Amino acid sequence: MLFRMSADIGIDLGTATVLVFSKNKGIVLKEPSVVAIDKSEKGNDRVLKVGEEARQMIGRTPGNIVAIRPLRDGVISDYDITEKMLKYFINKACGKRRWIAPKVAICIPCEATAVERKAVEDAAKNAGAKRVELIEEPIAAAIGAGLDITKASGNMIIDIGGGTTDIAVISLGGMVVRQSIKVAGDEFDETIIKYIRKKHKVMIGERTAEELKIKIGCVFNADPEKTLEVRGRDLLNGLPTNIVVNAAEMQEALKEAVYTIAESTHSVLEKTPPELASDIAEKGIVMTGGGALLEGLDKLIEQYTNVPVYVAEDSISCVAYGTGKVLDYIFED
Ligand SMILES: Nc1ncnc2c1ncn2[C@@H]1O[C@H](COP(=O)(O)OP(=O)(O)OP(=O)(O)O)[C@@H](O)[C@H]1O
Repeated sequence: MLFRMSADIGIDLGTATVLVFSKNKGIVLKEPSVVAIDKSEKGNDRVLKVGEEARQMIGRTPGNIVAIRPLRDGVISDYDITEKMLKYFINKACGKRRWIAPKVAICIPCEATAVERKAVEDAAKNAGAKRVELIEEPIAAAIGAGLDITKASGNMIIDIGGGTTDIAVISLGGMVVRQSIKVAGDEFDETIIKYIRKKHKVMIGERTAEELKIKIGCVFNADPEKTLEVRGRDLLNGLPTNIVVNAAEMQEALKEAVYTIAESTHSVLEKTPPELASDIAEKGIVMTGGGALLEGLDKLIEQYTNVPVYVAEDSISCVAYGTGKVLDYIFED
């Protein structure tokens, strides 16, 4: 007897990370959204590495090789490379079951345009998906965080990824108020680079900025005793140099970006109908995504909005879990 194994998968196609959820197995893949391309043959770009191995190459490639992040601000910026990356991840996630074309549920930012949605759908189909369904990130994040969004009751989600922060109030399975802003993890890294260049006259790379953010980044009551030594290029003499950066400097560097998120949250709350706002005041706001792990961000938003804020468990994986949880529902034949 031949058993037809389900090959349905949910994909969190993120600016920073791609996660794949496979039915019955859970999360089977989690890799950076990076592709290394060999450009030595004109008109015939060759994919060298995808995911973690490609990420290791960022800022370290010779002239003919480029490490590309094909998504920017939560949407596709390089269509061909995104398609190749998706094909690689789908094959890797489906493994030996690859002979069955998978049905794929894939996430998009809540304010993605029709063109941006179509690009994601086409890329997934060309990468080998039999059917593609798009799910808005805040909905998937809320489901993945374990919120019951089916009832007539307000739930508020702030999903802070690499490229976008999606803020939404959800009730009866739909978004009542929403806002997507292009201020998230990548922007935090860029502001850290700018701050270090101005304050220390040292140029640091993207990966070093991310390391500072993750290890000592703090945006509320930062401890100046918490420090990290990093390496960069001295802008005055052009030579490599080491500098010691403290958490209070991180708070200063990140101030503007995090206040933009707090302000947007405030404005979504202002637009929320009073009954739902009162549910949210009682239940609190839930933060998901990798950016939600920035130390003190929950406290800062709590102080700004006067509503309790909680960081979801395994916040980076919430969108992928949510996508996985709705697979049965959206692909019911
Ligand atoms: N402990 C941490 N503290 C602060 N930031 C973190 C931490 N861990 C991860 N991040 C940041 O989270 C971001 C990635 O989050 P996530 O994987 O949720 O984004 P994404 O889904 O790829 O992006 P998007 O949803 O915008 O397309 C990166 O900017 C990363 O630096």
